[in-house]
Amino acid sequence: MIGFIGAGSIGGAVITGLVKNGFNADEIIVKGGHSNHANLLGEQLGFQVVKKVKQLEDTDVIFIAVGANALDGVLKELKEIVAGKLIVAFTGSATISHLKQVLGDAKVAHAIPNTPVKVGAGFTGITYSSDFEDADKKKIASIMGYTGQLVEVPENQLGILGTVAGCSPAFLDVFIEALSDAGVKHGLNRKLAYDAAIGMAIGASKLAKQSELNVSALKDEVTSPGGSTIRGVAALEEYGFRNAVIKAVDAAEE
Ligand SMILES: NC(=O)C1=CN([C@@H]2O[C@H](COP(=O)(O)OP(=O)(O)OC[C@H]3O[C@@H](n4cnc5c(N)ncnc54)[C@H](O)[C@@H]3O)[C@@H](O)[C@H]2O)C=CC1
Ligand SMILES: O=C(O)[C@@H]1CCC=N1
Repeated sequence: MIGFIGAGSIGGAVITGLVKNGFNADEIIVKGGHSNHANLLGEQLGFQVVKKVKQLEDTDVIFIAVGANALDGVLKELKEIVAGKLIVAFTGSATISHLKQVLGDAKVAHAIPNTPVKVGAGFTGITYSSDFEDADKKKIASIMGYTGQLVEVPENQLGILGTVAGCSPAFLDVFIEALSDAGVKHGLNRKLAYDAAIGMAIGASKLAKQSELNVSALKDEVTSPGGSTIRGVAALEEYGFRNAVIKAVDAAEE
């Protein structure tokens, strides 16, 4: 059995990704907060929803998906039932040393998933406490594998990985929205503009993943000499697109 504490944006996305991709909903217990998210999602997906952290006693892995302000309260309650469990916190501000300090001997991990976990196409960075054994890591990997890729990194890289993969779905959504706005400005209807922008983002990402060329060379393949694309690329540079992306990551990191 696995447990979740919190089923908001990221908790809900991971649970959805698990169940939609074949993880048995009967094996999931969720302790929700004051919002009705956990109950609503439980009705849709068929997992059990409980009111107290203590009711997660029979689980062997617990994912914490509450915000920073709720973390310490949750850890305090968790301490009573934590023996022998693996604890994975998604809370951005959690650190291994803080989790260890509060939970004592429990094996703890800090992970930053991204919202594409919801459709099994996530990219999650994870750092484990030093007492995690290979079998423990395998157990976490076998669960998170339903939601996409899981990559172990040292704790000092988790933040930036979490920004590049975890915050950036929002950055890409802004790009897709802006691209579709431009399509509408030039006469496309909104649905077609979104279909084109989203279809392009999926296709270009798939090509970047599968091609032996790096993205710079893939860009070169699109930019015909004297053509329209290179003029667009030049305009992106003129208006600081590359720098805006780097600054967005800087801002998120701060
Ligand atoms: N949204 C995202 O894409 C990602 C978020 N994170 C991190 O995950 C944490 C949560 O973020 P979101 O899911 O976006 O926030 P959210 O506000 O959508 O979800 C938090 C959920 O926790 C519930 N909650 C609060 N106190 C609780 C308690 N005592 N017991 C059980 N549930 C409780 C709330 O009702 C809410 O549904 C943040 O620290 C964030 O930095 C990490 C990776 C990605
Ligand atoms: O905005 C946030 O705090 C979280 C961290 C990664 C994605 N969303």
